Amino acid sequence: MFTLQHTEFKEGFIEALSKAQRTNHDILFSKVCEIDCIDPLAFFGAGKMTELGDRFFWTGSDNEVVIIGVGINYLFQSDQTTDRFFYVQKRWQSLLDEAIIHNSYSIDAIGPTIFGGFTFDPLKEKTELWSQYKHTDFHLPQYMCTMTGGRTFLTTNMLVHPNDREDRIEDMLEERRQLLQNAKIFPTIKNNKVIAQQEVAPREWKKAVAKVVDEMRNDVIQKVVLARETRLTFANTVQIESVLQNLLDKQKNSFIFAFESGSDCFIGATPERLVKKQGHTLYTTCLAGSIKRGETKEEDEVLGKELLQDEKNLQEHQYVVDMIRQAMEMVGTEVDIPDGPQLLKLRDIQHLYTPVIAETSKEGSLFAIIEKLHPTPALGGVPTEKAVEAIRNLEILDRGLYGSPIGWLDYQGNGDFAVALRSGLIQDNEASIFAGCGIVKDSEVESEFQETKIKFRPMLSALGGEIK
Ligand SMILES: C=C(O[C@H]1C=CC=C(C(=O)O)[C@@H]1O)C(=O)O
Ligand SMILES: [Mg+2]
Repeated sequence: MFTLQHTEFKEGFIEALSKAQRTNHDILFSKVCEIDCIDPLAFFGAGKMTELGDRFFWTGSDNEVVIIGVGINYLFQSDQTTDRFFYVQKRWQSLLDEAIIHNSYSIDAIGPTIFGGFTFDPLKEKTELWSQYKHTDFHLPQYMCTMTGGRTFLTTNMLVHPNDREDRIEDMLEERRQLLQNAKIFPTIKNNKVIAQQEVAPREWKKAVAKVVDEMRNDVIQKVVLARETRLTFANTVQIESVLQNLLDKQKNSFIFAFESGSDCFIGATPERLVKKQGHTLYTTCLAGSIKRGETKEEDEVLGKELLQDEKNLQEHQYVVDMIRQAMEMVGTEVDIPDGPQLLKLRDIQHLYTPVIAETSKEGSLFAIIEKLHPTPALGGVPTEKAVEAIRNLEILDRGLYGSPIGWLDYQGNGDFAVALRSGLIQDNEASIFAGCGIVKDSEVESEFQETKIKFRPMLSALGGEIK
């Protein structure tokens, strides 16, 4: 088996090498193999042990697919502020146009797949906090493990240069063997110890909320989502595997992601899908309107019912439904939206939730759809541009990738993007975590403030912070 695979790898590499020499530019060679089942965290840990560089981790909200990428084969990065969705789509497509792909399975999220995101607002001045990430930041990994439908696949990507030596493939095969060997070892999980925790500028945030509510009387802006930050310091470098393990254990119904860039890691467990494309079908969700979980089953049900009938929360939610309907009608047909929201119950909070399904032409790129959807009023506001401008001017926080589209796109055009909420940026022995909430004309400052406190909880508990 190994020898046969060896021969197949060599043949593919030689094919790519001669194409690279003929065309005089780099050619992507990608090969998919089905492998024995591996623990996702063990594969993630093996990426570090094998010293391959930046990693990413992704699980869909119902665990339908787990993807872990290690090492970088190709970067799609840019700080340009316009046309960023088109920019990455164009560069990705031109790499794929000439790629040599050996994949005998017709399954999503295997073969060449990029992972990454777009910052929330490229016009917001970038601070030191997000210096490791670009406004457009996507990685094509060297090795990618995909767990789907009870099967496990390993995609190996190699960018072949015209002047590569023929024996380069031997080095890669040895590295790949080492990686799979290391993936048999489950990482030793250590608890991260918090030594300081501080909310950043809470009073200023409250003032901004009051200001926005006041301005809403003029009826120019109907909704603005305002977010804030809590900063944590740890006794040691934060162990990412430990944070992921906690999120996987505790945050069900969530997309769990980690996206490393140099020494930093953006990580979270978000309940909100921005858009998934599978063949011709698009799936998106409207998620806005929140209430805490009850202490008992009875109290929880009462709170849920209260949320389903609360005018202010229903309004907050409806803005999202209206905007998503409009965006989906532009890119799709047969847009299916239920009449009213249902409840989505998470460990720490419950939300109003409306799932949306639509059909689209296979050719429509996922990035073009993301461009239409981002930011939805679940993170931006209504009207979009005015709300984003208000956020840019009023928020002290540099959102970076918080609230932004994060996810993956495979070479067949299928992909899944979440809205990066309930998230944090880990930087060695420090972390920033983020939470915001939708401000509408009936918002009360103190209760919105309490809502952000609840929204900090998933990351606080995953990091070992104090829940206040
Ligand atoms: C902005 C956040 O949540 C959004 C998503 C769901 C409910 C929300 C709300 O009720 O305000 C927010 O729009 C956050 O978690 O940081
Ligand atoms: Mg809210």
